[in-house]
Amino acid sequence: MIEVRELTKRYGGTLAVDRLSFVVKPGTVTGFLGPNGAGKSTTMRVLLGLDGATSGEALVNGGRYAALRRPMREVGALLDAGAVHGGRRAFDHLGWLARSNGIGTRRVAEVLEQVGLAGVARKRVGGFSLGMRQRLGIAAALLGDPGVLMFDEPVNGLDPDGVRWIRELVRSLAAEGRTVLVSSHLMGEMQLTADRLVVIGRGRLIADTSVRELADRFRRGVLVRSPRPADLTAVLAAAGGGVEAVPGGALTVTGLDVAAIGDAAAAHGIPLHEVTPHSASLEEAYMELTAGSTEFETAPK
Ligand SMILES: Nc1ncnc2c1ncn2[C@@H]1O[C@H](COP(=O)(O)OP(=O)(O)OP(=O)(O)O)[C@@H](O)[C@H]1O
Repeated sequence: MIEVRELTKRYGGTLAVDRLSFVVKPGTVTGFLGPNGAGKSTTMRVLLGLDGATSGEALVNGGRYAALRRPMREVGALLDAGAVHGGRRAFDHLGWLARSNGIGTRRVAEVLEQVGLAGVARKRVGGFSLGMRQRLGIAAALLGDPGVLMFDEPVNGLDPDGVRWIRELVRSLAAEGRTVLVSSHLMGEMQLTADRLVVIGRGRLIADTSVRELADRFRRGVLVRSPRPADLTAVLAAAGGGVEAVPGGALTVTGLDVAAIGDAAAAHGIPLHEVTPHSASLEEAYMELTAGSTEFETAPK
C-alpha cells in the first residue's frame, strides 16, 4: 500500500508537488500520469526516501521509507535505468545489491531469469541496450520480492516488444497481489496497463479515478441514425433525451442509453439504422484534464 497525504515538495522557488494526496492499493496497477514536470518523479523520490518532503507524508506500507526495516523486501523501484556502472557485469551488480541487503545470491539468478537476462548475466552492462538496462533495473526492483513496486516511465524509449513485455510484467505483478505504481506521460500506454489512474499537473491532483470511470465521464452521447429522424427526435425528446441533429442526417442523443433509445424507437415502430455510443478517447480526456497544466504551452497558431 502506498499513501501520499498532503505532500508538498519545494525546490527553492519551484513548487514541484503541491498538497498531493492519493492512495495506491494492492492488487491493482495504478497509472501515475501527468505532463512533463508535473511532479511524478519527485513524488516517487520522496516515497523512496531519496528526497525529503517539505510537508505532508509519503508512506509505504504505513511507514516512511527511512523507517522500513528491510526496505528492499518491502518496496522495489525503477527510477533511472541508466544509473548502473557500465563496467559491472549484470550478475555482479545484482549480487552486490543482494548481499548488501541480506538477500541470497540464488535470488539473483531467479530475477535474471524472470526478466529474460539469464543469457547475458556475465556480460558487462556497458554493452547493454536501453531495453536490457531497463530489464536489469526491473530485476533489481524485484530482488527483494517486495509487495510494493514503483516504475518511473518504464516504457520510455523501448521497442514494441519491450513495451509489451513491461505491460505484461506489470499486470502479472499486480495479479499476484502487489501494489504497483507506474508513471507515464502517455495516456495511450496507461489505458492498456492500468486499472486506476492518478492524474497530476503542476504538482496537484487532477483526477483519481478508474480507467472505466474516466471513459464514462467523457462519454459524449449516442449517435443514432434512422430514416425517420423527425419522428425519432420527438419520441426521444418525450422520453427525456437531449437530441441534436448532426451533419449527414444522424442524431446525437444524450441522457438516454442505447437500450432506452432502442426501446423508445421500437415502441413507436421507428426503424434504427445505427446506434453507436460515442466516447471521447481517453487521450482526449487526458488532454482536457491537463489543459493548462503543461510546463510548456504550445503557442496558439
Ligand atoms: N532536484 C531538483 N531541483 C530543482 N527543481 C527540481 C528538481 N527535481 C525536480 N525539479 C522540478 O520540479 C518539477 C517536477 O519535476 P518532476 O521531475 O517531478 O516531474 P515529472 O512529472 O516526473 O516530469 P517528467 O515526466 O518530465 O520527468 C519540475 O518543474 C522540475 O523542474
